[in-house]
Amino acid sequence: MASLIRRHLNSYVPFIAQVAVGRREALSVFGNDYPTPDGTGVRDYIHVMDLVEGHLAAMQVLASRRGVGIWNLGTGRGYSVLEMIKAFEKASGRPVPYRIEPRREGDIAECWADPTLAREAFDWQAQPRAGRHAHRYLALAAAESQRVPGYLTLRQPCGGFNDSAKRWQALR
Ligand SMILES: O=c1ccn([C@@H]2O[C@H](COP(=O)(O)OP(=O)(O)O[C@H]3O[C@H](CO)[C@H](O)[C@H](O)[C@H]3O)[C@@H](O)[C@H]2O)c(=O)[nH]1
Repeated sequence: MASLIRRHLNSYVPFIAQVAVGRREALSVFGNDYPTPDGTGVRDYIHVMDLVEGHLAAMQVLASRRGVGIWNLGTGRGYSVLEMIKAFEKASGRPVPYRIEPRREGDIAECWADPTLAREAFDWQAQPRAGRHAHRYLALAAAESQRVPGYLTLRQPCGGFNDSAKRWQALR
């Protein structure tokens, strides 16, 4: 039986979106003294839809092969924390407040995935686009901000990206 075991890496992007739409007051940036271009940590931020497509491509290939393998689903390009924050500021047209805080224990300066094996095995490739993350996650955070705990306040069902983006614009 083909099985896929996944371990996800970072989870910071939704927090940036939540600050950008006003659901959280400010971001904490853990360290600005790393040996990176702007001093903040660099990570490989893959778009969720690229990740979905990567999983589907992997499952199709794994269905007809035996053995075990490890493949990185990443873009192969790192963005710094400040680059991601700037992408969200550009997408939202508003400042995203942040506080520089001490380094988080255990964090490394930079890491990104080498997706070469996945490209070869599954004929799959992700696109490194900070702006694409920003628009998509802003829309999701905006839709979320229309909820109150346990009660969905939307008068109509959530639609696609354009719908959410319009609702978010209306909230501003
Ligand atoms: O509030 C935050 C959260 C994160 N970051 C920074 O944002 C980047 C991404 O942080 P994530 O926690 O989203 O991702 P990491 O890749 O650093 O860490 C993840 O992968 C690690 C192993 O690679 C561990 O599993 C860890 O628990 C998991 O969160 C890092 O530079 C981190 O310092 C901040 O500045 N502020």
